[in-house]
Amino acid sequence: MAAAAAAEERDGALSLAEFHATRAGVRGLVDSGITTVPPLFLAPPPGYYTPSSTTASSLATIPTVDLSLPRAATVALVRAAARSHGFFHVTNHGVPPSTVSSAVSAIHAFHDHPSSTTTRTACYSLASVGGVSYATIPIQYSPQFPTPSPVLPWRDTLVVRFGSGDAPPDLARLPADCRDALQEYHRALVGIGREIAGLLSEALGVGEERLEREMKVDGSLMVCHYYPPCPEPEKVVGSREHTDPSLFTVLAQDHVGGLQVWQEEEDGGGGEWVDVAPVAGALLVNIGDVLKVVSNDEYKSVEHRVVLKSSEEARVTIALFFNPAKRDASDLFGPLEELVTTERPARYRCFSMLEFMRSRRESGHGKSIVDSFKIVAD
Ligand SMILES: O=C(O)CCC(=O)C(=O)O
Ligand SMILES: [Fe+2]
Repeated sequence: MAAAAAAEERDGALSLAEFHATRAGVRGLVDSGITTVPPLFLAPPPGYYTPSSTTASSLATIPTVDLSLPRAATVALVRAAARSHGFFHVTNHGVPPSTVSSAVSAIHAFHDHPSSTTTRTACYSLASVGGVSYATIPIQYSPQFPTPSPVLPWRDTLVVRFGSGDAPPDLARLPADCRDALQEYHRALVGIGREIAGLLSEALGVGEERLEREMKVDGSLMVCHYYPPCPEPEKVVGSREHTDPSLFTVLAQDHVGGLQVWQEEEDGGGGEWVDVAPVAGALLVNIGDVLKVVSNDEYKSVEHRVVLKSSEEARVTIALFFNPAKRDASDLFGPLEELVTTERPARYRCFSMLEFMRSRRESGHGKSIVDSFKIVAD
């Protein structure tokens, strides 16, 4: 009887294939007037995968780095923030506020204007075509969770690969309404990314150019997330808990909030999810797994996730991932030799980006996999 009821419920529910076939994303579901969350999006109760509920009890104290300070002061702030929190806000970064707000507004408009529905449906594709994909990307779990739940995040994502070096961007597939604003934003962010890479390098004590020389820092992967308003926000996942695989990531966000970071207790005995409050005009930088390794654990790559905060307002964020451009099998990365001493031996073995991304895919794109490259026990 119970099995029959379960089967009936399953048949009545939207399957993943049916959901993708609508080509309308989560925004389309919301437009269809749903008042409850479909099973594909239902997160298990707190404690099933993670030790904590979606509601954070406190606000994270994210350090701020003011780029208009004298260089030595900025470097000191970057060093302290990258070591203690792995996240920092950057202010006085020189990117015009209108460049950031136009890009964020373009993503809002792409989803919110009734007239954009046809464009979104036409773009909908999990696979990248001409450097662009747009879809609700299923959550990738590791094989150790045989019945992953939820299957889908409450989120529609536009991914743009801008091309790097001499490869010209092929952006014909980019929605026309977003094209100029996103290109302009990307141009500005590549500049600020170069500056941040220099600061992070200098803050390791290896000179401003070292990271660039070692790996060529590339900021061509842009990921624009749209988190629609949700009728039952506490039941869904915006972005599952993860660390970024990048060297570092620069995030622009609107005022809604929903990003949380995992803050470990001082004694290492546990931790809690804490909210990251958006700071108007600031860009948020976080260290990724590759830089954690290259820094020989001087810098932290911190776990973060997104919860839904509103049943009224949609949230938009734009993440630009800065990665090593050197991605051949023969390009190996490990702790920089200047950071390896007798007192502080290399904590990781070397690996190529291909090997790193393969491990990450196999482990389900979530938790940091850098431990599998570790050669020194904590
Ligand atoms: O949307 C956000 O606030 C964070 C997104 C994120 O963590 C990511 O894309 O890696
Ligand atoms: Fe992230």
